[in-house]
Amino acid sequence: MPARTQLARVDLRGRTTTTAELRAALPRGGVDVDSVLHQVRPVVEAIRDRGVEAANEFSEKFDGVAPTTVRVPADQLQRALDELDPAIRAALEVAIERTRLVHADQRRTDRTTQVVPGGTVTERWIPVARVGLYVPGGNAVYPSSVVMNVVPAQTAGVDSLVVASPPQAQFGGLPHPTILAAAKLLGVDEVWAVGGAQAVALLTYGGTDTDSAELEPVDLITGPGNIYVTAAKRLCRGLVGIDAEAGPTEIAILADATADPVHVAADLISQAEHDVLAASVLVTDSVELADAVDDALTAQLDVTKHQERVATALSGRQSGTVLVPNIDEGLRVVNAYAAEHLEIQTADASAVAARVTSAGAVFVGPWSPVSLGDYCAGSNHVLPTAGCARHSSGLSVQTFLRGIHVVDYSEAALDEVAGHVVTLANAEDLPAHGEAVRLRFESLAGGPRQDQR
Ligand SMILES: NC(=O)c1ccc[n+]([C@@H]2O[C@H](COP(=O)([O-])OP(=O)(O)OC[C@H]3O[C@@H](n4cnc5c(N)ncnc54)[C@H](O)[C@@H]3O)[C@@H](O)[C@H]2O)c1
Ligand SMILES: N[C@H](CO)Cc1c[nH]c[nH+]1
Ligand SMILES: [Zn+2]
Repeated sequence: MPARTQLARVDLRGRTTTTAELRAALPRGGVDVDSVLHQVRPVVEAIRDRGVEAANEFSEKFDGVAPTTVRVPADQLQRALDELDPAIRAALEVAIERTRLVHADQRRTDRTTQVVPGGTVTERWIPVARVGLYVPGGNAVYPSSVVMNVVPAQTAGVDSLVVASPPQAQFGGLPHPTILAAAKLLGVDEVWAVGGAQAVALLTYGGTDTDSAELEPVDLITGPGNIYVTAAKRLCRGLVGIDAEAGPTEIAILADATADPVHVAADLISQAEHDVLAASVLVTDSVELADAVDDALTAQLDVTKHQERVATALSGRQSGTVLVPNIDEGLRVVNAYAAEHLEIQTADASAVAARVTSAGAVFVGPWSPVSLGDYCAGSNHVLPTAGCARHSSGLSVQTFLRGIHVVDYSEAALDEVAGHVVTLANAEDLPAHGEAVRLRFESLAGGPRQDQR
């Protein structure tokens, strides 16, 4: 008889809470990125100062192997694709096709707004020139994350992209062959064998490979990763662009008595499988469901493959069950929590889902589990964690684009608004701003104008 698994409970019934109290009461806090910054800073600094030499030392230390060259040779990419299991290739092709379909619809078009006759502002969307796409490779193999990074970058029109993924000792210092095959399948020809914080730093600073080839730095780094990857992204932000922090996985499930506890437990375990720091949170107004989910967790944990990792994640302070008086209050809880993934398993799930305002992605009803979104829904699985969904979005085509305003006014259109520009410049005690406008009309008129400018 396996030991009973019981998610720690937070009982919010009969308690009124402010948003701040609510956030403090919710089970989160397993991922304290700041607490590893002191470990990651020396890694970033060493790579800034010594490039590939330092990166390979950290690969040796953390991955147990350093690659022969950081850049994976072209023939290895082709070989990995040639030798890819046909079933995996077929599944990847479906994932790629659906992800492309959804992301093609995200592409913004340039728009010109006519502000006044002769005065326009055009917003142009320009892809980032060179991007680094991180694909994790510690506890699991993530070809799906190759798809989720590469498809939006390609759809945005990014010219130069490099995938970085940890070197694997059992593959002679190359990333896992399925990662290489997925990259090749997507038409990517630059893959670096480097992982963790050292990958983020090398992408930021670039370097010279062991065969003297240049590893060009990137302008933007995206992709999920563990706490070290997330900490390195935090340290390098500014020097390079960074997507939202997509750290250790989270699932929250808002469920009522109509939910199937076996499905709820399976979904909680599915995401706990990623990392000992992963968070699995059930929010429910039904004590009976909470008890039944604990029973189902106990049974399923007994047979799940990564039992130890899952059990550690479920018993961490980041996981638990939150009891609420009703689904309205449950919505308040999940909106305050802003989970990476939020499943709605209630009666009238669509109506409840429509009231969600904060989550990386929402999965509606019993037939839309997070695992579907991880691979084949067409949605992106690189999503903000640790509450970042309150202010950030998941990876999208937009992540890889920059909007540039192009201002184009005629003489008459400038003249028409010049007085207001001068007034505002003076109000801000920045009179030279006003002068830059006034002088234009002064020289045209052959002398100072007599109006208020
Ligand atoms: N939020 C998302 O969108 C999303 C998507 C997929 C996966 N994930 C998460 O990504 C993570 C993947 O983690 P993983 O560990 O399997 O792979 P990973 O590639 O993120 O991390 C493994 C790397 O960490 C490095 N490392 C280990 N200790 C280090 C240290 N002290 N300093 C610097 N680097 C160190 C190793 O070199 C190794 O290459 C999980 O937490 C998973 O939940 C998140
Ligand atoms: N659930 C992860 C996002 O947190 C994505 C993933 C990839 N493979 C399996 N799952
Ligand atoms: Zn997953």
